[in-house]
Order: sequence, then C-alpha cells, then structure tokens
Amino acid sequence: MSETIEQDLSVETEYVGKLYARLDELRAEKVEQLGRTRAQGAVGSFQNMSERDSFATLYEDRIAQLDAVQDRLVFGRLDMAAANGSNGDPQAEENRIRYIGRIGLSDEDLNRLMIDWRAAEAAPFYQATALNPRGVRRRRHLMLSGRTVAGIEDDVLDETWLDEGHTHHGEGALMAALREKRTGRMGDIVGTIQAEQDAIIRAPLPGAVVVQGGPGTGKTAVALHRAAFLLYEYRERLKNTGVLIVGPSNSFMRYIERVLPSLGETGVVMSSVGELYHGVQAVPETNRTVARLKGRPSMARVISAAVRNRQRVLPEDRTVVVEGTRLTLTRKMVLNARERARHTHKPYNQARETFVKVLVGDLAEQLRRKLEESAGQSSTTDRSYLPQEVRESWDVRVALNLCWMPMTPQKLVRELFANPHLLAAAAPKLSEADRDALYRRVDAPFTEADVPLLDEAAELLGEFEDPHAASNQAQYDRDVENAQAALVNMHTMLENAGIDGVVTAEQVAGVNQETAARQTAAERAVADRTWAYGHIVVDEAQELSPMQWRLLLRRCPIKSFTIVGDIAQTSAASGATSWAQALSPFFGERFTLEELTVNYRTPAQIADAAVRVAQAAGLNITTPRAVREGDWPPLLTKTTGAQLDDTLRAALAEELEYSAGGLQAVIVPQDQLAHTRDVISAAYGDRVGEGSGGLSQDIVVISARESKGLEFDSVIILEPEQLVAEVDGGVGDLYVAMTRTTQRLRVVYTGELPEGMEA
Ligand SMILES: Nc1ncnc2c1ncn2[C@@H]1O[C@H](COP(=O)(O)OP(=O)(O)OP(=O)(O)O)[C@@H](O)[C@H]1O
Repeated sequence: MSETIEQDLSVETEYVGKLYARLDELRAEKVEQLGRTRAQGAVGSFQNMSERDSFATLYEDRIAQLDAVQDRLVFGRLDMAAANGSNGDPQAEENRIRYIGRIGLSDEDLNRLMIDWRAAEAAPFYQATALNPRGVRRRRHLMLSGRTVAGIEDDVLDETWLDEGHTHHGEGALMAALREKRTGRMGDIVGTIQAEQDAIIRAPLPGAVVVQGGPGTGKTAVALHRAAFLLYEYRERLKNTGVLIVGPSNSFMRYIERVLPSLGETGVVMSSVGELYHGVQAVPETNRTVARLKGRPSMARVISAAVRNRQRVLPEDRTVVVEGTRLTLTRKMVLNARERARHTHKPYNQARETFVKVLVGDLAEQLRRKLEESAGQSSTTDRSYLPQEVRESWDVRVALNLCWMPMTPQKLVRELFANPHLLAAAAPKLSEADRDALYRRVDAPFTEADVPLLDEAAELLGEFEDPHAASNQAQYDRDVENAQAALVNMHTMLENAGIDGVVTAEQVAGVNQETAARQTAAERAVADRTWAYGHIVVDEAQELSPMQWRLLLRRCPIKSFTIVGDIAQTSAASGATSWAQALSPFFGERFTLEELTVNYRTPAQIADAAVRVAQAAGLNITTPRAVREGDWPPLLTKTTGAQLDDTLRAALAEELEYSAGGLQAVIVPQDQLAHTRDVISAAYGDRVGEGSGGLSQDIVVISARESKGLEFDSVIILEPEQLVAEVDGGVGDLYVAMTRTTQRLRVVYTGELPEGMEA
C-alpha cells in the first residue's frame, strides 16, 4: 500500500471515528432521557402521563433509528470546487468537504458533520460525472470494516483530469458490493446508487412514475430507496398520510423488510397483495383460470350486481304478527321502501337503514289503524311506541332480513362463489364453464384474487357495524375496571395523607385511548380500509390484475405512485403485457416511463444465455447490459433419468464448494419440488429451506415462480424443458430463474435443452 493511501485511510478513519463518537453520544443522550422519563413513574396529572408516554415513544424511536444506521454509517465524501467569491471564508472552505451518510449529523454547536444521502447537497455524490461534474472535484467512496475505513476509491472529476471511460461511479465499491455473498435478505445500495437510478429515486412526489427494467437492474432497490427519499423530502406532506409498499408475497416482503430501517425509515406500511384487505390473510391463487377471471375489470360489475341482488322483493305479500295483531307486508310496500333506500345513494348497509325505517313506519301506521278500529274512533291513547313494537317483532325482523340482509364483504364474496345460482344471477355474461371454474366451497380460504373483490364489496356495502368500536369500548371498559381497582389503593393512600383524589378511573383509562390516537399514520393506515395514502410503491407491478389496480387506486386517490416491474417477466395469468395496457384505464396517459438499463446481478455470460432463451421463444424482452462479465458460462450437465438424483447431488456438492458459505438455490419444476427436497434434505438436513420462506437456510429448493424477485450466489436449474412445459408462460419463468444468480448457473437435465440455452 502506498504511503499516500495509508495516510488517506488514517485521515478518513479518524473522521469516521468522530462520526461514530457523535452517534454514540446522541444515542447515550436518548437512552438517558428515556430512562429519566420512565423513572417519573405513574404520578402527575393525566396530561403529564400522556405527555410522558409520547416522549418515551419518541426516544425509543430515535434510539431504534440510531441503531439501525450503525452499519456503514458513512460511505462517501465530496470535495467541492470553491464557490465563486468564497475566497478565504472559513465557513465556505469547510463546506467544500461533505461527508455523505445514512443520516444527517451535526456536532453540539450545530456544525454539520455528515449529510443525509437524501439531502439535495448529497445529490452530486450520485449524479456527478466527468462531463457534468456539478461542482465536484473529487468523489470518494469509503469502504468501512466496522468503524475503520478499509478502502477508499476516488473518482476525480476535475475538468483538468477528464476520464470519460468511467461509466459506473465508484466502480470498485460497486464491484465489491456486487461480489458480496447474498444473505437471503436484501441489503441497501445507498453507497453505490448509480446516476440513472438516482434520477428515479429523486423524481418529484406527484404523479405516477413507472420504472421498467430487465432482471437485476435494481428496480426493487430503487423503489425502496425512493420511498426513503420521499419520506425525507416530503416529510410534512407524508407524515399524516404515509407511504404504502406493495410486493408480490409475504416472503418477498420479508426479503426486503430490512432495507428501509437501514436507511433510517421505519414508518412505512409494507403489504403483500394478499394482505391488502385488513383482517384477511389470503393464500396464493394457484388456479390460473380463476386468477384471470377474478382479475378482469368486469368483476367490478359482478360484485355490484351481487350486492344489488341481495335486495329482494318478497315473492308474495306476507303476514307478520306484531304483539298479537296480524299485519300485511305487501310486495308494493317493499318495492316502495327499496326505491326510497336506493335513492339515498348510500352504501348497501347504510341504505338498509332507510329501507327498514320506511317499512317500520308503514307497518306501524297499519298497526295504529287496526288498533284504532278495534278500540273505536274516539281513542286518544298515545301510539308513539308503535314503531318500536314493530321493530322488535320477530316476524318483522325475519321479513326485513329476507328482503335486505345486513351483509359483510366476506359473507357476500363467500356465498357468491359457493352458490351457483347467486353467481349465475350476478354474472349472466360469464360462460357456464367459467362459472364452474369459479365455484368453490363456502369454507375455502380467500385467495389473493379475492382480495380486490372483498375490497370492492366493502366499498359498495359500507360499514356493517364497527367491530373495532365495540372492541375499543370493551377494552376501555376493562381499563376502567382495572384502573378503579388500582385507584382504591391510591385513594386510601391519598386519604391517609390528607389529600383529596386527583384522578379518576376514566382519566387513567383515557391514557390508553390517547395512545391509540397518538399512533403513527402507518399504524392507523394498516387498520383502516378507507385510508388514503400519500404515495404507493408497487413492486413486480406487471403481475397486478385490473381489479388489483382498482383497489390500489382507491388507496391513493391522488394517484401518486412509483410502479416498478418488468413487463417481460409477467407470469400471473391476470398480469399485463404492456404498461400502457395495464395502466391506461387508471392513469390514462398520465404516467412517466423510466427505464433501467444495467443488470447489476447476473454476470454477462449467464444473462446472455437467458436472453437467448427468451428471444428464441419469441418473448419481447428488454436486454439490460450486464455490469460484470463473470467467470463462468452456464454449466450444462446432461444425465439420464436413472442418474438424475445422483447427478444433482454431485452438482450441488460442487456448487457449495464454489460458493463457500453463499446462498444456493435449486430451482425445480413444480411437481418435482417435494422429491428434490427429500433428495437434498437426506444429504444436508436442516441446511435445506423450502420456497421463498426458506431463505434463512443456505440451500433453498424453490419453484421458478417463487424465485421471482430473489437472488442467490449460485443457482442450479433442474429439467428446464419441463419447467417451460408445465405452465403457459413457462419460458418467462425460466428466464426469471436463469437471472437469479450473482455468480454461477448450472443446469441439470435429462432430455433436451430449451433453444438458446447453449451458446
Ligand atoms: N447501484 C447499485 N449498487 C450496488 N448494488 C446494486 C445496485 N443496483 C442494484 N444492485 C444490486 O443488484 C441486485 C439486483 O437488484 P434488484 O433486486 O433491486 O433488481 P430488480 O430489477 O428488482 O431485479 P428482478 O426484477 O430481476 O428481481 C441486488 O443485489 C441489488 O442490491
């Protein structure tokens, strides 16, 4: 190591030490403040206690944030050219050096020590090029090992030293990041964001941005960093509305869940498409026909008809008995009440109140007349209680429910698909075969394809009753009870001390209610279906059906979206084949399309093979440029059916040796998943994980579809020809599978190879 590099390293290590010392100091301060706040105990007025809780939460959050940014706290330094006219100004001199890190840090005297990567002043770190240096003379990447600077990499952008050969800034830092072993959890890329990625991350909040990119171009990374940027730049606007991040599955959400905290952001709502209807944990929809049918926009009309059909007119007039008097509920009365209720244009459950009120009024009038007939004209008895009697009559309640049953979205959707006659009435245009395909048992679990239908139904039905309100009240009652018990002791103590009671049980219980009111926007948003988010980020957006888009648009009526995906990777039966086709019903022409063009994950030799396979099958794909050539082409191992298991075992042993401690995937056709897992588990036991939920193990047996969005150090694909044949869209799945590796790809097969696999 040359002397100057050593000197630079020690200078930077010293500065980095100072930054960590400041971080430690801030943390210690917060821990101390938290300790003091907690030590105040349960004394003081109700308001004081409530404030104390707020402060404690604030300190806890800040401590969590300071902990989350510890790893690679700082990663860059900019040396800026002197601004014109700043000669000799010490402050300006100091501002010429900017350290860029995960958060902003200042010393006690408010001198800036480090700039948050999202601040405008940090932008040149990502955007400056030799041709457009944006005032940067030198950009330095700092590579940390713990709290020591282990490596430095400089891009000199001074015009006196133009180097147009640099296409990726921080090439060394970038390559080091790409070479790192995969852990089964996505990491952040904050130190090495490239210019084309940065431009998308910092795009303004309003409107919809679509980020199209081939495999490994950093779409997911960009989407997450953009969320962090928006929360920083538009904090005030997003504080009360929040940001929602939507991904394809729970395991994918787990895969990405650590990225935002490492960027200092925790207040984001993350949800898979199966969780978007609060209270329902939907399972994947495995039947492609059903997924396609339920995803169609016409399903909105089916749900609407299903709701309307739940308002029935009696087949004939009906006798109801109220307190021993026989009354007649006529079809005409029902029709009239239904008309008046529909005229309110309120949701079904609220309109029902009008329906009930009108009929109860009519029946009460009938009852009054009958009573007066029997009592004689002169009767002056007070009859104001009659509507109540009508309302409480069992007969009347049954009859009204027959006509207009209170309904939950779950019940509506369940019964719609479990009762062929209900579906036939709501969807007369569907073919019989399609209706048969949609049939399922009433107790079958909801699938991801049902989620937007539930939401659609909820929109039309309105609130049935607010179970939360009931449970809040129940909780409140319990709290009052507990508090009362505690207060008995306290009052005794206070009386003994000659002091009158200062606090009531209700006040103590009220603290909890206050806490609920103090929840972050994120916490409240999760539980509230009608919550309108300030921004939504959608990953793997090409998979969404029109019905899923409708749901998301309801969650963000101002249409501020970041939509990332690769239209060529669509595998869902209900997914899109072009962005315009997918989005124009919802956004018209009002979205901007950005493209990412560099594949950071897959080495060129393997990416090229994947492209050949896709193109040979006629897939219309974009072909990103791979940032690395890679050391190995795809390794193709032919074997026989009888030898398949042995060959796989041998191939796996070899791959594990190469990737030494890395993450290994074995991607197999769906119907061989169980067998392959057994074969491998017999040799490797607990080291084998299954599916995308098994990423904490170092060998993962997984289907091609489930591997979407994930990455591994090495991938073995078993029987690619079969993988292609097993579903329509299978070539797309193979294309995805081939691009999951960061280092090596091995293909083990018995028959033929798909066209294009061999160079
Ligand atoms: N600027 C960067 N610096 C370092 N690593 C990067 C950068 N951009 C992307 N990567 C890495 O490249 C890999 C692929 O990124 P990501 O998963 O976001 O791509 P993607 O476009 O969503 O891929 P796919 O659609 O194939 O799932 C990740 O390991 C990511 O960390």
